[in-house]
Formats: sequence, structure tokens, C-alpha cells
Amino acid sequence: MVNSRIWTAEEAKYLKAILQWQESPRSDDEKKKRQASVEEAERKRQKQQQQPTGEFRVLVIGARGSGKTSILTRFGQGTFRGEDEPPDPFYERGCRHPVEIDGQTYVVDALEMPSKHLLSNPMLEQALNITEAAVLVYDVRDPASLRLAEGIADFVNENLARTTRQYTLMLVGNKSDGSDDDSEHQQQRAVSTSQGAETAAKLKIPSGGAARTCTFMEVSAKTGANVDKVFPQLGREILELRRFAQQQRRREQADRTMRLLQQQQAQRTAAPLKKKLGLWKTLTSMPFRRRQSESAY
Ligand SMILES: Nc1nc2c(ncn2[C@@H]2O[C@H](COP(=O)(O)OP(=O)(O)OP(=O)(O)O)[C@@H](O)[C@H]2O)c(=O)[nH]1
Repeated sequence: MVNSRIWTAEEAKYLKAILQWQESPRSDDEKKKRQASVEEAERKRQKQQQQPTGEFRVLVIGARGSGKTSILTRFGQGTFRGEDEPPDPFYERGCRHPVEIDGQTYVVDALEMPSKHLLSNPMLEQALNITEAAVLVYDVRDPASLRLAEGIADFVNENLARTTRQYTLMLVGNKSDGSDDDSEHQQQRAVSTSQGAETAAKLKIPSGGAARTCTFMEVSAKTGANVDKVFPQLGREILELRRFAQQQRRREQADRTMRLLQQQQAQRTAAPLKKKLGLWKTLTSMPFRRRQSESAY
């Protein structure tokens, strides 16, 4: 039989001191670092356990070589492959990645439209049908890519004009790396920031009733500048559209209910009148019948 031993307060203190000493002494700095990494690991664990609040499916579309895959690679794993490297095949079709919006986690399901399908209307239509928003990517070094982005916006508008669908667009000028005093960069840049912003302001959006303008952003997949802002911003706009659509559905439902109530009310007021009319008809036809019966005698 094992004898249980109760430590006196003094003995417990002594034992604790020995154990702490055996744990290897740490400097204050090390202790702080360790504590920080424990807290970070705990935050990560909690985040992984957290169910996302929702999901958005968005289309990433633009001219060949404008940097669609590079933007997704930067968004998904925070890296850039290098200007002469082929794109990361893992991100070539798109990616799923969480974003934080007002303290809530949402999953972005980004689909990249291969540039070879840009001229195929059925493919584009299909892509629009399964998404709620599109990132129109152009290369700030290539004006033709901006014109193509405008063309895509026109196609989206024409396509959705016949429907009541809500959809949003964001114009994104990629490869904006290099500072303003970087002469090589200035030589390469062919579309200024203001040109991009003006184009976005002119772009129509299939609004389904809500007056909105196209958001514009310049990014660089190479340096990572602004890439992290694209999808949360788009997510916010999608949430706004969903709220608008829900309000619209509620209004329509309320209108339908109102019309139904009015019809029922009209029927109720018409019913006694009909009854009176029926009685009147019966009464007016009676003498005729009586006359008939009289003639029988
Ligand atoms: N300097 C610079 N180069 C970039 C940037 N983003 C992409 N590139 C380069 O541009 C080239 C095309 O990038 P991709 O990401 O493959 O472009 P894409 O639009 O997916 O191309 P396709 O799928 O062929 O249409 C690659 O050589 C990239 O390294 C950027 O922000 N800055």
C-alpha cells in the first residue's frame, strides 16, 4: 500500500522551486517569446476550429499575362514566383482562402477564367452564373489589357441586364510595383492611376436596382501591395448586395401579401351585393312563374 503524503506549505514551496530550476532557466526575453508563441498557437487553433460565417464565389478575369494567377498565389500563400518563372500550377484554376471581414471569417472561392475562354460567350455566361462578383484584372503596363477589361464589363452588363441578378465588379490594375521616382518603372507603366480610376468610374455595374460604382484598386502581386485588400473589399460589396436583395425580396413579399388582402377585402364587399342581386333576380322571375302556373288552371 502506498502511503499518501501531504506536503507542508514550506515543503511544497521548496519542491516547486526545485522543479522550476530543473526546467532550465530562461531569460525574460525568452520567456516573453515563448509566451507569445504559445498565445499565437492558441489563436491559430481557435481560428481553425471556428466555422466560417459564409462563402463568396468570385471570378478573376482579365487579359493573358495580366497576373491573375500571381494575384491568387499572393492572396493564397503570400508569395510571388518571380517574373521569369511559370505560374504556380496550384493556383492556376483559382483557390479557396479565408478572409476576415468585420471580425467574421468568410471563405473566398476564387475562380480564374483561363484567358483562352475569354472569347467564348457560353463559357463567360456560365462563369457569371456561378459567381457573385468579378475582379477585372489589367496590367498597368499594357493599355490593351485595360480596354479588354472594359469590354468584359460591357459583356457582363449586357448579359445580366435581362435578369434581376445582383453582381459586382472590381477593376484591378496589377504590376503597379516600383515607386513613382523609379524611372524604369515609369517607363514601363503605360496606364496611369488616374486613367484606371476614371475608367472604373465610367464602368456600369449590373446593379439590379441599387446605384453603385465600380471599385478600383492598383495592386502588385510581386510586392504584395494591396492584394490583401481586394477580396475583403469585394466580400463587403457582396454582403451589401445580399442584404439589398433580401430587402427587395421582403418588399416584394409584402406587396404580394398586400395585394392578396386587398383582393380578399374586395371579394368580401362584393359578396353581399351579389347576394342582393341574386335575390332580386329570383323575385323578378317569380310573377312570370306564377302567371305560368295561373294559366295552367
Ligand atoms: N513586375 C510584376 N510582374 C508580375 C506581377 N504579377 C505577375 N507578374 C508577371 O507577369 C507574368 C504573368 O503572370 P501570370 O500570373 O501567369 O498571369 P495570368 O494572367 O495568370 O496569365 P494567363 O493565365 O496566361 O492568362 C508572369 O511572368 C509574372 O511573374 C506583378 O505584380 N509585378
